[in-house]
Amino acid sequence: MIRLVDVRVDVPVPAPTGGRWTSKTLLQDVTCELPERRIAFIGANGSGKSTLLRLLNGLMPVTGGRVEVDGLDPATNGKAVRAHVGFVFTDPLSQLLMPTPIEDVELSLRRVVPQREQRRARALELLAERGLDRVAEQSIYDLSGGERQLVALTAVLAVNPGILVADEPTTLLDLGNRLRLRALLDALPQQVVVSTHDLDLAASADRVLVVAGGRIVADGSPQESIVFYEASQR
Ligand SMILES: Nc1ncnc2c1ncn2[C@@H]1O[C@H](COP(=O)(O)OP(=O)(O)OP(=O)(O)O)[C@@H](O)[C@H]1O
Repeated sequence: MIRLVDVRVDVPVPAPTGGRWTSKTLLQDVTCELPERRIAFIGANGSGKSTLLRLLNGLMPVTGGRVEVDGLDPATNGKAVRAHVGFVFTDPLSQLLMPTPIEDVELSLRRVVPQREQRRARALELLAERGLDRVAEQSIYDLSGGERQLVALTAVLAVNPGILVADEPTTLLDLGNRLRLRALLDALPQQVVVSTHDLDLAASADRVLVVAGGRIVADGSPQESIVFYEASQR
């Protein structure tokens, strides 16, 4: 289970007057236990959603409080946490390291499929499951944003992580792919945590938390939290 206890995150930023550094609080008083299978964080731009997700695989250290992910502490056991938590970034280019989709999925599979030809066949199979086999050997840079987002997701899911964390996974997707992604996430056996501006995606979660100004300001069923969030934005 994911557990956050009294989490605070401060980062150093240049002082507005210049010369000295000061600190900016990105998250504060964040306490929650997340046993549900489908969790969504929603909130305005800059509210702290991505920062919160980045805590879950140790990409963002806490300044105060504690994070626990299925019994692992990202602060002291970052490597094990990153092996357990598959993380999909908002910008797929920040995580697609190889020139083509097939090579990227193969890279991801290196840990679990040692034999090269089997790895290539498995990578192609996984891409085909997402309708991406026709672009498997195309340059990553010649893919559409949505195709890249799906390739990144395929590479992360290839190793069957214990938890999937996805930061705005539908931003670049068209309606058809958004619907397919929702169905895909829904069918996954593992826990899925997303941050999203896509309220339809949030509505399909078991629990939705609203983030504002670095705090959790609402936490409940999708309907309750979305109504709260919409009212707060008027
Ligand atoms: N390393 C950092 N140094 C300084 N400020 C940061 C850093 N990381 C994030 N921030 C700031 O923290 C705030 C929260 O950022 P975060 O990316 O978590 O927001 P978000 O809710 O995911 O926003 P969006 O919906 O726009 O993606 C923003 O004001 C951002 O500029």
